[in-house]
Amino acid sequence: MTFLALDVGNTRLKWALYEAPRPGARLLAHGAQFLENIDKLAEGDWSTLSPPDHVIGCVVAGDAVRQRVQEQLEIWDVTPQWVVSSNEEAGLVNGYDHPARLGSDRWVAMIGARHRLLGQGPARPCVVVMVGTAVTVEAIDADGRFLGGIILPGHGIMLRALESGTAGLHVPTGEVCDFPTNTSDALTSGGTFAIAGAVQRMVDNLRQHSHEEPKVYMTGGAGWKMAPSMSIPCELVESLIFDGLLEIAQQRLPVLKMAV
Ligand SMILES: Nc1ncnc2c1ncn2[C@@H]1O[C@H](COP(=O)(O)OP(=O)(O)OP(=O)(O)O)[C@@H](O)[C@H]1O
Ligand SMILES: CC(C)(CO)[C@@H](O)C(=O)NCCC(=O)O
Ligand SMILES: [K+]
Repeated sequence: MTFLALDVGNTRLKWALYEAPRPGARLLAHGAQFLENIDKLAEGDWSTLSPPDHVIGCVVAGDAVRQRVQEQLEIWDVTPQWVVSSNEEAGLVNGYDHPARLGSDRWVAMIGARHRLLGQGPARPCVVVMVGTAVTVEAIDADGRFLGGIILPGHGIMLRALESGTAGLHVPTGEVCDFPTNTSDALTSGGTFAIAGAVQRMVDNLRQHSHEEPKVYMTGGAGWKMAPSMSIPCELVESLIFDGLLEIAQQRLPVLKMAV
């Protein structure tokens, strides 16, 4: 009973094929493709995969992109399920004003994080940071309620905004340092500290709210670049969205759950 998990972001589509639709299942194959190249998945990366029995994904890139992904999935006899953020799923309660308007990638990553947290020890508040095209920082209380979160530009968007809005900021990528003394380092450190500072603030907010030290998880394509610059302990988990999709799959496919 193989399971294909899809994470369709604003820059790239990430996919992972698992042996079964349940947490901890063996990873059989995985990959990523920039959105401009996804129309070649069926004749490329996916052509040699054994056909998945189930497909569940999250898409934040819009209906046109989702349509293009569905066309690629037509090589198999499978109907994909797309996650829509709801009031409650897989043990997480959604505090958003309009739950369905919460980006499904955020929702799924939080489900992954919550289950990881519970697997690591007693329930406690947690902050989930996703560093992709955009950056999101979410707060979840010890009971598993999503209290709220923030959205800010990712590294790439911050840099492009500065480049297009100024005359003199076209420079190569620099290094992150405490006291930058050239334009490249100043821009790279500025973007990194903007994100690190936002995370720190959310951790402060949640600590104050819950009177307990929050656990911090970080994920997303640029998470590995961000993690070393964090001033607070933070666990980098590349697979948080896939982990969430596996939890959702297990809950949505109860027949399979009984068979395990
Ligand atoms: N090596 C790098 N140097 C500078 N910026 C980078 C680098 N790698 C990634 N980025 C930037 O980080 C951001 C996120 O990267 P990436 O596309 O890998 O994340 P993602 O999680 O796949 O995004 P999404 O899910 O939104 O599609 C992008 O804005 C990208 O420009
Ligand atoms: C914020 C992003 C772009 C992060 O990928 C995505 O989750 C999204 O488009 N969200 C919809 C708006 C919201 O979450 O409030
Ligand atoms: K994403």
